[in-house]
Amino acid sequence: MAGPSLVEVAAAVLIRPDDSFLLACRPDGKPYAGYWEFPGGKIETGESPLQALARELDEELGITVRQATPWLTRTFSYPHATVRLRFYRVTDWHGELTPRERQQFAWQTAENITVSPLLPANTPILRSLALPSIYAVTRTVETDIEASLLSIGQTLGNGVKLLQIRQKAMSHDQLEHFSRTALQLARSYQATVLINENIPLAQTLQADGVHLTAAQLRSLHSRPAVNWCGASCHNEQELQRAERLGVDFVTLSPVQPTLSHPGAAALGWKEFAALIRDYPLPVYALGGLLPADLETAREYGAHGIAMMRSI
Ligand SMILES: Nc1nc2c([nH]c(=O)n2[C@@H]2O[C@H](COP(=O)(O)OP(=O)(O)OP(=O)(O)O)[C@@H](O)[C@H]2O)c(=O)[nH]1
Repeated sequence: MAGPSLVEVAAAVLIRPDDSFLLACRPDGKPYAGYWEFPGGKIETGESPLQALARELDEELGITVRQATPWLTRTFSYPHATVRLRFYRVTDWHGELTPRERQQFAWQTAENITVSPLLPANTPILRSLALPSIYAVTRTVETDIEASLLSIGQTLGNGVKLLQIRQKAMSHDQLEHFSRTALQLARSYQATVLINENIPLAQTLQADGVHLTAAQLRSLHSRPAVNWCGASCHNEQELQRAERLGVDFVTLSPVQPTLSHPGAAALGWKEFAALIRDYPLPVYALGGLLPADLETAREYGAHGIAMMRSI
């Protein structure tokens, strides 16, 4: 991909504790003036992406970065150039935001973007920002429907907003009944529900989406027609397939040794980070993790963590 005309860019998603993030309007005199973007700019020769990010945030907004973690890398071709945007989540900074280039800025939420137009490369980025930090996955071996629903209710009650129904041991009828009830429950918490593997069931029940298995990544030729589509990945090849299929996010596992997949070799955090270094989609780290591992996962480039135990 890297060619002579590739422009390397570092961009900051400044995030406040309520999950709102900052967009800035490109000032007059720049290409695409008047378009809204994440603060940032071109990486200069000899700079690391993080150094460029710190310099741009100082130059554009007068702030000093205190905490930034790598997030997504998106390559996009404009008529004038191809840009590779390295996005960072910036969650702590020092100083008052000051529009040093006299640019306008606005705090926005993924559910309600009120400014326009946005730079064309950024549309999928905003969709990714709507994904929560924790992805709960139901326990696969559980066949006791009441016990499973109770556990889902607790998980939703604890604030989890993204749930995958993954019940491998249920019969078709049991799974349909279970999924229908779990969906109703999730609706009352405004949570998003994806059904593992079973695309027709997800469509029949009007679930929010489907979570594809690694085997489906090999066999499917097009993205299922659902609102949200996740996929399970374990290596570089599967990550590439998921990207080509156009899914919205992936899980990458197992990061740590896990009881649910006892034979599988764990990736460890370094390998996890290396696999997703230039990846354009949000990645949930999965395998032997607890909510307390979220910060670590983010330092290694994860969007969030996925968990198969109750939360
Ligand atoms: N900062 C930033 N740039 C983006 C975003 N999305 C996106 O496509 N870009 C593109 O990435 C490139 C960044 O260049 P820039 O013009 O902001 O860089 P800069 O601040 O170093 O500007 P300068 O070289 O004109 O002084 C532009 O082609 C811009 O269109 C985004 O969200 N933030």
